[in-house]
Amino acid sequence: MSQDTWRFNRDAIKTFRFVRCGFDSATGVAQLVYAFDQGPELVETVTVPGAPFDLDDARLSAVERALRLLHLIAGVSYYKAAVPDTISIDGYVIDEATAALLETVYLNGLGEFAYRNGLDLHGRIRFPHSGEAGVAPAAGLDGHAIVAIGGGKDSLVSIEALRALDVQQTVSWIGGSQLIKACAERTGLPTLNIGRALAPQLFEYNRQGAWNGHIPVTAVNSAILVLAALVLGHDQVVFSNERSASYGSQIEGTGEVNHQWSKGWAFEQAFAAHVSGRVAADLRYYSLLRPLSELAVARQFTRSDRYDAHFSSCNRNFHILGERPVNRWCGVCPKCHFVFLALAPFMSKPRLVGIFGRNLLDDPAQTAGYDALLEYRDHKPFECVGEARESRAAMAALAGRPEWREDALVKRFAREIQPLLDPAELEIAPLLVLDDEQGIPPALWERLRAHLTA
Ligand SMILES: CC(=O)N[C@H]1[C@@H](OP(=O)(O)OP(=O)(O)OC[C@H]2O[C@@H](n3ccc(=O)[nH]c3=O)[C@H](O)[C@@H]2O)O[C@H](CO)[C@@H](O)[C@@H]1O[C@H](C)C(=O)N[C@@H](C)C(=O)N[C@@H](CCC(=O)O)C(=O)O
Ligand SMILES: Nc1ncnc2c1ncn2[C@@H]1O[C@H](COP(=O)(O)OP(=O)(O)OP(=O)(O)O)[C@@H](O)[C@H]1O
Repeated sequence: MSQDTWRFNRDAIKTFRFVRCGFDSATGVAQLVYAFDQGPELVETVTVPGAPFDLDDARLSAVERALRLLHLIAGVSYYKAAVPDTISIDGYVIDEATAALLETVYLNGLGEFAYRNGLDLHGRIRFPHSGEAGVAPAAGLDGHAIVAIGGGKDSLVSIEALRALDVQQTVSWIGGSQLIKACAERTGLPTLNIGRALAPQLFEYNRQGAWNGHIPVTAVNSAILVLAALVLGHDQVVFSNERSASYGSQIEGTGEVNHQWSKGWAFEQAFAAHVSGRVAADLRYYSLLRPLSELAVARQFTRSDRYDAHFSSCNRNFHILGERPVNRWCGVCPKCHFVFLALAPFMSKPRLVGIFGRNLLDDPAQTAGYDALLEYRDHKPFECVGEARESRAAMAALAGRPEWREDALVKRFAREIQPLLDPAELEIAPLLVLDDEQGIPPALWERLRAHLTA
């Protein structure tokens, strides 16, 4: 069958192919090429601004290794459309450790996708491999951080912490979000906006019945920023993934499903080890907020009002296709619910209501949303929200405050839910303690700890 007559039919597809990848240092454009069976090439592009880039041999080799890693990880967007039995890599070979990393990322990163579609991907995702890759040499990188910014509170907390600690940083984001751009500009720091265009056929395949659902987008963004760091010659890629991201939703009969798996500690450890071991020995990948819970991040965010009129954690702002909310906070999604609740114990009520434009905790229409956050008659939503114990502790704190306790949802919590809970588990203070399970360079961690506890 020729490419002209090939039609997407998810059940007939046998093989997902990694066709080839390339990076043009004259234009800064990376091409990531995939295909199903003998179907048309699916070409995703990633554009690093600032070309042309003059790369010496050591950097060029490291860029090539990072490019392949990105090609392999970003393939998850297309693989998921048909989840065929066979994966093939046409243009290069990978070793067993790389295959194992990819199988972990695809299996766990597609956990929510599989659960929602009723698919079992265990034992089904196998990357072909042969030989053993050597340890990567250093690429001669300079001491400078590429810091991911997502438009929400977390990355702004990291950026301000790094500023306070005099770490040289470039605030970096992927895609065309005007909201992220406004936050990045508000930092007053150097910025880097990386272009990313998914292969257009993916949206057509979605219309034709492709499997669809969540993908581990933080893994893709991480691999993009690793490539960018090497192209620009910088030695750190910094994310802002908090401790709470490692905990998923407990689903009865299924177990744990983590929407934000690629924000979790398991991904960070595996990816960071791969980057420094197999891509460039002098490149570090870590999350600056790993020692913090969502509540600890929220408290830290309230210490400055610099971004109050600019930031938003509401994911409805970040669709590639379709509508975005008129206001930065839609007020009805799990992220709006959670962020309002997490900030409330640490921020004055007028300031918080001013940011959101309304008081979500005095709106009975949001009852079901808050019940899910509290894991009361529902599971934690598939979103980037804190653990149920954090939501309960925040709600309990508000129930003891005169300015909040008469609000409809706080009042209901105190009346109906709080009596069912162990008071010892409703303390906020233990949830604010910094954790030692993190991958921050040790010298920086010492200074960060002092900054956060000052
Ligand atoms: C903005 C958003 O939340 N999108 C999720 C939504 O997608 P939707 O169809 O409503 O809109 P688009 O984002 O425009 O996507 C269009 C189609 O393209 C597919 N796609 C997109 C990006 C990509 O890298 N690969 C893709 O294949 C997508 O599947 C659509 O078919 O629902 C989707 C299905 O559940 C989600 O996959 C979309 O999530 C985006 C990939 C996304 O960027 N989401 C982040 C805001 C997000 O969820 N971040 C997590 C981080 C955790 C993690 O790393 O997994 C978080 O905040 O919890
Ligand atoms: N478009 C993007 N480009 C680069 N990095 C991103 C992008 N979107 C999110 N990130 C990064 O991914 C990580 C997880 O995103 P997340 O949305 O949780 O963080 P945030 O936007 O900083 O804060 P919040 O949790 O309040 O939304 C953060 O490190 C964030 O900087």
